[in-house]
Amino acid sequence: MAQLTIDNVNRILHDNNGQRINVLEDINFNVESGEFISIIGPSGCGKTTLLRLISGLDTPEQGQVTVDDKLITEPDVSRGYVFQHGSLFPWETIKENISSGLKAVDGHNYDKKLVNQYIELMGLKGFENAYPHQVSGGMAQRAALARSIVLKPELLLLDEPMGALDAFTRADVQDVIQRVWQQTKTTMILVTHDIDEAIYLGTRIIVMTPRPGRIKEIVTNPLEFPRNRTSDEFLQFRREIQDKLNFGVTE
Ligand SMILES: Nc1ncnc2c1ncn2[C@@H]1O[C@H](COP(=O)(O)OP(=O)(O)OP(=O)(O)O)[C@@H](O)[C@H]1O
Repeated sequence: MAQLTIDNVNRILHDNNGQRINVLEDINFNVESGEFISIIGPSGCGKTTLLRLISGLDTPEQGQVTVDDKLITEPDVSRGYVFQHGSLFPWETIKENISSGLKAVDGHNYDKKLVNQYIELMGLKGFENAYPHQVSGGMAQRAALARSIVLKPELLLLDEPMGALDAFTRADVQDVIQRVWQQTKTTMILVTHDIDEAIYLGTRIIVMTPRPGRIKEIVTNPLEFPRNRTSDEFLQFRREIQDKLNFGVTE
């Protein structure tokens, strides 16, 4: 992928009473190949809707979403999607889950070496034959990530994949995602509520505001890799992002 372009996008939905909701208004940004974009904003500001538009699961009323000038109209294997609850198939083992997409695309001659490579990289060795209910939440999310990444997507969309994890497991999965991003150079877009997570992973951070869902600001992350969550620079940048989100300010 050379460039993803979100051009003047508006998305209107209706609530149960038929009231119109401007879920997204005037959304404009570009993503270059190899970037890691974090999208952060309060609940209901349209983050998931935006990710769905980029994946092709949804289409905007106005504006367009393109990859290398090609209009996105439906989901495509070149754009992976990892959900908050990884949605592994409960009836398949971890290895079968990771292989499932590859098998669907390449049949029985799928790249088994690649699957083993990711089992190793994701720290799932020894758990290949376990079923999702037999592994921890963090392992299940690492498996869900592996299932998407073995398909070598050009763009990986991460919809709060660490949202349901405890703080320790969350930090562990963040490190795994960062490692995979650095090794594969896959472009990634992460939706999160967690300011530290957005900063730890993102090369740019899109700050959104709700009702209507708009981009308030796109901030380039000044922190070098490897990043230290407790460094003065990190904490200072976090304060900057918190201010943009009016975090801690009650209306
Ligand atoms: N299918 C739908 N029909 C009607 N309204 C919807 C639909 N999907 C989302 N919405 C509304 O659109 C708004 C944005 O939803 P969205 O899930 O994109 O926000 P979000 O920022 O991802 O929220 P959260 O952080 O809580 O997951 C919300 O007000 C939601 O109620």
